[in-house]
Amino acid sequence: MEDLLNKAYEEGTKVAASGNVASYIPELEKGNPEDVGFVLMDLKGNYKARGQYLKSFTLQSITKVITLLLALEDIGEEEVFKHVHMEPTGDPFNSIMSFEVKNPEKPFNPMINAGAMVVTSLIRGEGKKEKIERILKFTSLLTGNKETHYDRTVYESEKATGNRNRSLAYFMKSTGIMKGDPEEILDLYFMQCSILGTCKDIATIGAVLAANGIHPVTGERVIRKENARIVKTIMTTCGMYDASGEFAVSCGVPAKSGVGGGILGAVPGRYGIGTFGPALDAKGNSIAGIRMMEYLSRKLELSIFQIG
Ligand SMILES: NC(=O)CC[C@H](N)C(=O)O
Repeated sequence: MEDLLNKAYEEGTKVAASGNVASYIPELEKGNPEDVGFVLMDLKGNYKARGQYLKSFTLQSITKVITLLLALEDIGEEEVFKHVHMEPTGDPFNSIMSFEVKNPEKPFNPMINAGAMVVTSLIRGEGKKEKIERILKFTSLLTGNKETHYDRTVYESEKATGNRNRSLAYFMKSTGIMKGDPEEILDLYFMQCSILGTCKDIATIGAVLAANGIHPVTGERVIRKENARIVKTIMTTCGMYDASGEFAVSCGVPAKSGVGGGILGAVPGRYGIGTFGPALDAKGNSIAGIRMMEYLSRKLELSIFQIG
């Protein structure tokens, strides 16, 4: 096992240089493209790690998993999916095209920016302050990390430059898809994207999902079993943006990536995985993260499509 993990790490470091850190959020450009790390955690919380696994990074789109879980816990499956579909798009995560061309009555899925903003708007709480506090508290519950907070500089950087998200929110407001105040929802979304975490934190969330809602460290149920199932399914079909189909074939692990360089993986009944590597491919997925997940999946036979 130790050799296999060394090799996975080596594979990640080899490819890291061929990617680029995200630059459309200016603060993210400061990420070190050579950083690589991962955590493989079993369902009792025992873990193996390599590289920069304790370095914090902004979770970005990985928080879409957290807010979808919270919304499902808050208002239930039926109510959540009145406001967002569960269909993959095959389009980039911030695409606006389909909204005008297809004029949908709701965003296509909760893992693209448009769908995630709508999901965030469904979270219970009086105003922004209570909502972000609830999101942070829920993140703490899942990771077991009591220090959970968001990075103000990254938040301000995205808020100042996030015009694509602003366009999406206002477009959805214009067609009636988005209820509520777009500025407030955008602000909350930018805060949520800037939540900091480590490979260990996201591996722990992965382990919670892998164990159908039971926390690997405390042994307590933290989310409903059916919500863990729903979210793992949507991660499989939509979690890696317009590379979700390819990743399902090459790795076969329900996963969610973020442009901060993280990937959260949940191997049902077996492991939570958290990888980090800020150098991204053209679709916004961590190059090292994908390579390491694929390597681990091949060697440890993790694909959910190859059981038995
Ligand atoms: N893919 C991502 O991680 C995108 C998150 C980023 N904050 C955005 O909205 O553009």
